[in-house]
Amino acid sequence: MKIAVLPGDGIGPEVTREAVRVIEALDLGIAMEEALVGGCAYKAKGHPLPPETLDLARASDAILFGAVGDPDCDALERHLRPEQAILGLRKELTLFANLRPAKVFAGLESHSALRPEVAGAIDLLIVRELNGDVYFGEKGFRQTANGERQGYDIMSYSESEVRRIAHVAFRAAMGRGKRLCSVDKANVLETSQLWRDVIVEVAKDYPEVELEHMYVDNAAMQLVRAPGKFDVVVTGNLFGDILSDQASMCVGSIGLLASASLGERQTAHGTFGLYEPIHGSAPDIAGQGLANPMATILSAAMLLRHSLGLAQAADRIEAAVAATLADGVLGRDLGGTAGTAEIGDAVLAKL
Ligand SMILES: NC(=O)C1=CN([C@@H]2O[C@H](COP(=O)(O)OP(=O)(O)OC[C@H]3O[C@@H](n4cnc5c(N)ncnc54)[C@H](O)[C@@H]3O)[C@@H](O)[C@H]2O)C=CC1
Ligand SMILES: CC(C)CC(=O)C(=O)O
Ligand SMILES: [Mg+2]
Repeated sequence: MKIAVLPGDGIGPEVTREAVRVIEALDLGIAMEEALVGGCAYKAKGHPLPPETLDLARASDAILFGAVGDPDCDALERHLRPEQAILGLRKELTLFANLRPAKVFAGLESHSALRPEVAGAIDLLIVRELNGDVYFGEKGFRQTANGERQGYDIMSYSESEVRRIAHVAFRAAMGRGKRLCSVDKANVLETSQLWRDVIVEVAKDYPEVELEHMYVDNAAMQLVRAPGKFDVVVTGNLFGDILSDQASMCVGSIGLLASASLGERQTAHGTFGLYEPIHGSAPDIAGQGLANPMATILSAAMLLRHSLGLAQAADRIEAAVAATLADGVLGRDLGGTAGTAEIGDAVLAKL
């Protein structure tokens, strides 16, 4: 069993280090190999996703990813920017299904941005499509007839792209509360109308799942008003990106939300995938030991469960995280004082 470890930029290496320590402590006989990705890869090798990094990812059973993004690189041409590395990995490896679970940890109800009784009910899963939408459409700058500069990004989904993510979401709903909310903007966008039509077609294969459609603006509101009403949410790349950051603050902090990005490729141990916190490289706190590593540690647990078939080890990590939080070991993002390594130490002690 082999994991490609891609720490990336900013707080990426800080949070990834703690997740690697947790995996090592479990002594599972997993080989781990590191490679450069993002801004640091651009600076060292001239490209945010060097071929050797992609080769390592392909040759591994799973990828543990930190974060990419570096303000020094924001003026580079689009294809050389650090963010292209994570977009490239998702696309090149056909990792189209992004699972972002959001659940309030016992004892953290009062740390949510919402009232404790509202937050306490949150237990939802966002299934975000990851290979299509406006992120991957034709884009560029052009001049209008009157000489103005215009930027454009084409939003589109093909029916096969919607169908495959719909099946992932319906299957996830079957394994949970059998309720699925599909989020779109079909009142305005043709891309969303097709999305909705295909979701309705796929629903026929899952008669036990209660399907609801919701416009994304309403969904953003309902996520704050009554987040406990959601079970599984399925949505496109852009809406899922935004709603999952919002969900993180309903739970308490963006430093708590993990994710798995999966495709169809099976290895000898499970489903090949990439695992990362939902947050970015947080340049505002990078290098200060302030980042909360829980999202990355929980991503490592998802990796063990989905890609390596090590469900018991995953359960151990998740229980250790829950116990650490219940003990009140909290980073600054949750109103506490614990630093990145201190949080990692506390999780190790609870394993
Ligand atoms: N998958 C990825 O690699 C992603 C990369 N990015 C990139 O990251 C860079 C920064 O983007 P932002 O919009 O600032 O989003 P961000 O998620 O990096 O940070 C947003 C805010 O949350 C805080 N934060 C994030 N993670 C935290 C953690 N683990 N513990 C405590 N506080 C945390 C940050 O300090 C900041 O105030 C950009 O270059 C962006 O493109 C953004 C999102 C995802
Ligand atoms: C940096 C972006 C490419 C992606 C993002 O914000 C995310 O996947 O959450
Ligand atoms: Mg995001």
